[in-house]
Amino acid sequence: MALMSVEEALSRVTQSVTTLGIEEVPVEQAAGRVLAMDLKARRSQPPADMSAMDGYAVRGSDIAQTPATLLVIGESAAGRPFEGGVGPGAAVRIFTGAVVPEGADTVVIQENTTRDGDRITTTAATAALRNVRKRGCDFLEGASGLKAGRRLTSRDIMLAAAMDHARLPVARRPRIAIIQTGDELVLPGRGTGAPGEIVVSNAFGLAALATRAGAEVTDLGLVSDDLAEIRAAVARALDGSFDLVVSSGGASVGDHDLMAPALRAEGVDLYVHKIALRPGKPLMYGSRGDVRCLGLPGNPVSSHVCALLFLEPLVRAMQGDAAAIVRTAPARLAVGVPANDQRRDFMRAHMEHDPDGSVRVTPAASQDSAMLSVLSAADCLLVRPPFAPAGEAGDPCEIIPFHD
Ligand SMILES: Nc1nc2c(c(=O)[nH]1)N[C@H]1C(S)=C(S)[C@@H](COP(=O)(O)OP(=O)(O)OC[C@H]3O[C@@H](n4cnc5c(N)ncnc54)[C@H](O)[C@@H]3O)O[C@H]1N2
Ligand code: MOO
Repeated sequence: MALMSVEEALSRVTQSVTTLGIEEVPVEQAAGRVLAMDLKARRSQPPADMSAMDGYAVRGSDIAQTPATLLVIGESAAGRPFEGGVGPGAAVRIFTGAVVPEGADTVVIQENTTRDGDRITTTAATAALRNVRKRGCDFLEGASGLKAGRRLTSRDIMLAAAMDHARLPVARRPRIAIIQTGDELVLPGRGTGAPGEIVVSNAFGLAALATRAGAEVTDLGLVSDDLAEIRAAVARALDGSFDLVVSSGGASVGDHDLMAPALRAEGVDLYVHKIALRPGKPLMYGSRGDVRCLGLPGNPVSSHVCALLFLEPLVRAMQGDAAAIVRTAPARLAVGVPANDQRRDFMRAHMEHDPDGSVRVTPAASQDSAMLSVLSAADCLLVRPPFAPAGEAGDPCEIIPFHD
């Protein structure tokens, strides 16, 4: 059976996505969420011309010569502006963050003055207009500060707060259900040590990735390799409580690989299945109504690599995240690699940073899709396109760095 290209699979997944609703959250809870509407500044920052230093507000033309002696007529502190104006020959004592009084346009730092009673004398030259932050130099009222589709950083929420937004419109978090299938599976700490037992790991990685991408994750637990049981679990996951159902295991062609038949029997239209991808050939994806279903292979490394390539971008796209695609970065091979076959290969690898800023990458000796020790030790994936010829040390290549 012909395998679907990774690009085609990603395009079908992306095209299937519709964004979820909008909700408002307090600005202090908005970091990591995706902004759902453009955010305009509700006031100008700074709201008036402000002093950037502690010193004296003066008229620049009065201090063109050094020394210059001026009369101190009042004080302007942060939050307590001087009410009057500054005429020729006058100065106002001013502090950082205070409004520069009418008439003044320059602040002389106090280190460049001597004071005698209510008179100051400048001791060094200060260029006119120095040490004043002009009204609106950061942003003006009505300016579009943050665009819809932006995943809000810790820095963005500072800007949003400064623009006077106490609550922000963000995309609703996708609700995700995880189902793990396999008669052999036991939870960590719950096994008997029988030879066929495997301690589950997949859901932990999937939940961590999906949560990081903004999802609310519910683990629906372990399901045995029985069509009726898998169908019941799928039906429960499709009951309207979730936006996306993620399954792990039972994706391949063996007698006990029942995920595709179960999904289809529950009315899911699978329009992606069997990809030219390593690891992750049996990956499947489809939908029933508004609910999306992503069927991942059971092999732990396959499950995780597929989640990096498909689940994380999907969760981001469902929130309208403008940067939802997986980005590769350029690197160079540190060692030779063999020619590739028809499957796009995502090899577990380790990167080293050269002093010139370039990155050299070495694939792990074992690429077994069951080996979590190798996955955990890796810090990136080396991407090998379908039918890539053998590569030599120094050849350019593409990598996907891990972000945790
Ligand atoms: N004849 C063929 N056999 C296989 C093919 C094929 O094309 N023809 N594809 C292989 C590929 S590629 C993959 S990947 C696997 C995927 O198989 P399944 O999705 O059916 O995975 P399972 O059989 O359920 O499990 C595989 C492996 O992973 C362990 N596992 C399963 N779930 C978990 C979990 N939640 N946590 C940790 N480990 C898990 C399971 O015990 C098995 O050892 O199929 C190949 N076969
Ligand atoms: O594609 Mo499977 O994921 O090679 O092990």
